[in-house]
Amino acid sequence: MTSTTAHDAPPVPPPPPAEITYSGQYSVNPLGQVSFRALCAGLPAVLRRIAAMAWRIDHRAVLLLLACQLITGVSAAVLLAATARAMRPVLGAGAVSDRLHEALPALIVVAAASAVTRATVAVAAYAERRITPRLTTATDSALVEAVCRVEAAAYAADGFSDRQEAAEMGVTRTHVMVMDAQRFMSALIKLITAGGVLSVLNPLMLPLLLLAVAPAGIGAILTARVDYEIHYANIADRNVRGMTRWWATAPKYGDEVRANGMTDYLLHWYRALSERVDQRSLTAAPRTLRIALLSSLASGTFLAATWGMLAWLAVTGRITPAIAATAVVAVQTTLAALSQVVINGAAVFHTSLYLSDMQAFFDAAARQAPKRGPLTVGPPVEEIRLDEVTYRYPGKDKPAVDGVSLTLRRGQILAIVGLNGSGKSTLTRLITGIYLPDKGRVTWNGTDLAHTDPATVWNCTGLVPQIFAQWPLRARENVTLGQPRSHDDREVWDAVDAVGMREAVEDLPAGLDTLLAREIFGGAELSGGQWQRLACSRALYRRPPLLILDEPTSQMDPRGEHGIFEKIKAISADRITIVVTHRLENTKIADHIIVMEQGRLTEQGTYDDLIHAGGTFAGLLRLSRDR
Ligand SMILES: Nc1ncnc2c1ncn2[C@@H]1O[C@H](COP(=O)(O)OP(=O)(O)OP(=O)(O)O)[C@@H](O)[C@H]1O
Repeated sequence: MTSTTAHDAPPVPPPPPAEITYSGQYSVNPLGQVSFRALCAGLPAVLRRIAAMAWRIDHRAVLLLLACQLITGVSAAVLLAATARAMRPVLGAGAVSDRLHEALPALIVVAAASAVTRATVAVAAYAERRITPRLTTATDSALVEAVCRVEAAAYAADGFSDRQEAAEMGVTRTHVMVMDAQRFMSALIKLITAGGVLSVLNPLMLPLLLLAVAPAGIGAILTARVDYEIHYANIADRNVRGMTRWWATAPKYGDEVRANGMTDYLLHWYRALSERVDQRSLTAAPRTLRIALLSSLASGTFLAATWGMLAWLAVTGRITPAIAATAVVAVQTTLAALSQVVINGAAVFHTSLYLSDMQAFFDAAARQAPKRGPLTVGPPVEEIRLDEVTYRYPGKDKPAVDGVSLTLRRGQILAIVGLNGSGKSTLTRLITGIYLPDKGRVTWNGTDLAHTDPATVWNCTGLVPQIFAQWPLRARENVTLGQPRSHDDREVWDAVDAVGMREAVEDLPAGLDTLLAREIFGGAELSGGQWQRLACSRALYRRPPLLILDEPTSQMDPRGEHGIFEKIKAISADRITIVVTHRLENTKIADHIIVMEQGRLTEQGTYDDLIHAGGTFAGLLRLSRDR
């Protein structure tokens, strides 16, 4: 056999990934409009916010941290005062033993103050460790909850997942936030005490020292600004890269990726996105180098002036050698404290940028949380009515559902049919109150869903969506998730039997206890149709007053499909049932069929009515038989 020339041709290189920018109303970098002074002035507010967050987690640990700050300040002052007292005899005249004897009490105080400082640092670290893990967990859980609780319509809004990605960075910063804030505060207190002592020794010294450290502070904050700018520009690419990584590596999509030759393309895309992210960081490197060099130059110049002045004061006899020696210690202490203030102040500032994104996301999520009103609905659901219901997705020109009116009664089976994109799934989301209509109203037993607590609505629904989740849980939880009822497995087996899965579940290594996640050690995997049966059993197990099945049998063998529809019919008397399907033969079980076209309800009636009406339904049925 000879190979064809097509196989010898060099492979076509994959196209470059699309340039995606963080867009929409949130595309404005919040730093763009804020002045440097305003940013520094915002530091106390950030510290207050961090303190308030920590306070909610652990009062005692926060009080302990505050006590440590206070002790740090006092011991720094005591240390310097005792050093000054010890220097006088040490550097004075007389016998060495006499001088040492005279200096001893002050030296003991110096040693004690140093020991207290060390112990305080250890205790402060302990207090910080009591707060940080719980603070991170609390913030992380709050973020997950905020995303879970928003109105489903918010997901379709511009930039939602990008803003979520930005907020994740705020959660990540909570790992270091308390430590940075605590170090900043204790350095500040040390600075004030050491600076105070230095000013007493010579009033000119402190301003000079401040000038020596200020450029480093400005440099650190400018660098943090550049870092944030790069982070901001990279948000969308990082988001897409994360998704690409998941799609490329998830075993579930492995067959599709391999057999369709997607591996090279996905790897190329992943690498290209990473390189784009790196490129942005690289272009910032010269800017950060310039900032670092200029700030070091300025700092060095002022520092040289400080030491020069100290030497001049000592040499010209304007200060005694003892004072000069104390001044050296004070300068060193002040300098170290100032550097810490600058480094940790910049870190707190840096954190504040990400915290603002996180807070903005929380605020937006709170605004988008359901506030529908106090009304409730409950079983039995006798009637669901839709009056001129219209819904348009954000950013779309045309409504997905357009002026639909419909009445459903208990005991009825409704089938919804129509071409792809005609609005069938959107209609089911409106009926279940997942979305609220832009116009018109949906009522359950006469109660408008726009004013009803959605949890009470969803207690009455069971939904098998077109794309259902394959939960990496045990078989039992895959049936009972959302409705833990009893510890008795009888009802679970009833639901499993209803979809013809008993044999398959019994064949699993641990029956209902089998973990259905191939990726996890000890897990088993089901076939596509078996997963779909399990999704149906999950909805049936809920015994819901409203049962919605969106293409419930698309992956099932004919026996499975037949069994499910028999079951749906057998249990229909007690509930309202809605079936969305493209297999028109299946609509025979329905009492009423509606046909959707471009969001509108264009035909309705029984199966017999519609096949004789000569409309869209009859046309589609003819096509499905014409093979
Ligand atoms: N989350 C969404 N965000 C934006 N537009 C959406 C969203 N979901 C659906 N749409 C749009 O709404 C229209 C109706 O979609 P819908 O999923 O309701 O159709 P369908 O009749 O269920 O289609 P299919 O038969 O393919 O399942 C389509 O134009 C689709 O592009």
